[in-house]
Amino acid sequence: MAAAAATHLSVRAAPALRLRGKGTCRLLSCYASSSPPPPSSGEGFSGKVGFLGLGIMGAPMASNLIKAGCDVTVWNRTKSKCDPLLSLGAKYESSPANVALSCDVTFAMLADPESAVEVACGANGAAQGMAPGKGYVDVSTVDTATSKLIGKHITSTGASFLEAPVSGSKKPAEDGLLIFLTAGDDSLYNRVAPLLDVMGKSRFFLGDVGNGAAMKLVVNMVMGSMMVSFSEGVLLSEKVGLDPNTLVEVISQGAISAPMFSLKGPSMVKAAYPTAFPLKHQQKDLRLALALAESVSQSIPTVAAANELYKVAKSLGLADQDFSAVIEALKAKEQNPQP
Ligand SMILES: NC(=O)C1=CN([C@@H]2O[C@H](COP(=O)(O)OP(=O)(O)OC[C@H]3O[C@@H](n4cnc5c(N)ncnc54)[C@H](OP(=O)(O)O)[C@@H]3O)[C@@H](O)[C@H]2O)C=CC1
Ligand SMILES: O=CC(=O)O
Repeated sequence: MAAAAATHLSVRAAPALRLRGKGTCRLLSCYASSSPPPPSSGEGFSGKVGFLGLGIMGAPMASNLIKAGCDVTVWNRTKSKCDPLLSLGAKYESSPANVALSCDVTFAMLADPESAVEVACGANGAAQGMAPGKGYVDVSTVDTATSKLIGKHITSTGASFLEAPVSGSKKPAEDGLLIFLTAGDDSLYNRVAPLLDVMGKSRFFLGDVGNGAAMKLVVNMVMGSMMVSFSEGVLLSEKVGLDPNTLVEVISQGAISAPMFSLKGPSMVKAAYPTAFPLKHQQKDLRLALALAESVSQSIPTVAAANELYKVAKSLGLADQDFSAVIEALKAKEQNPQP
């Protein structure tokens, strides 16, 4: 039996008080837990912070670091997405390697395993700018093998590596209320803790590289299946003549209440899917969770069935819509039942 991963949890019990400092990030925070020890007043991160990948999640995360007074340098494949961050005071470098070269710690928030590897390990990738004393924190959702591969490239330069995928979507990213699922170098974890606390409400340290990625995939496979089950309920309620808005209200008051249902239910009833978590990323996470389960011969048939629906939704052109658009795959199945 595999040994249980080391777990340290720190929860931000009260909103962090963020102070602007010149060239440094000064943070005063309150914590509910003493493990790891909370930063004391005035203690924080001093150094330059890089941020690679300014999509739905990366942009607000980097923005919160800048607003907290951090000295942030950004890069994104599509350069125009850097502009709002530059307006807030960020610096720009023309490649991931140059960001890593000019910063003490570099964060990466990329779409999938392929892009995470390319940005970290490819030509002009972050690894080329890494050196002893620097740190790389990958907050993208990837599989364990990818995270280990990136970690190997980074640490071969003498730098430190932490995987730190996040739970929480666009709004929690904007509000600095993400949940970090970290693993890897514990001294880098402690070093960047004040930065994680700017962007998130809690952080878990889960031991060796791979455990953070695995935890994130398990959480997201539950989420993806829940969304399919909820979609089926919405459609069935309509079909038997119930008001699906009432269903959303009933669910919100009971034991299966979830912020996700209350947040997305009303727009799903109107067939509107404003993107917070792109459907293509949810399907990627189910695909990676299925591979994780396969690696330990674990059967996850509900997730396998949910994954098929997300694939149908992608084939309907819904990849960039919110993942709640998976309900459209069920509607399409009803219109074109398979023999
Ligand atoms: N949205 C959400 O609710 C959440 C998402 N996540 C995870 O966070 C990660 C990012 O998600 P999100 O911000 O929503 O995704 P987006 O699709 O909005 O952003 C993806 C980012 O990856 C970049 N990128 C994609 N391919 C490449 C490539 N080949 N080379 C370089 N850069 C590339 C994009 O650059 P460009 O702008 O040029 O396209 C963009 O910066 C994903 O792993 C996702 O699963 C985790 C928690 C919540
Ligand atoms: O990965 C998505 C999320 O909402 O968390």
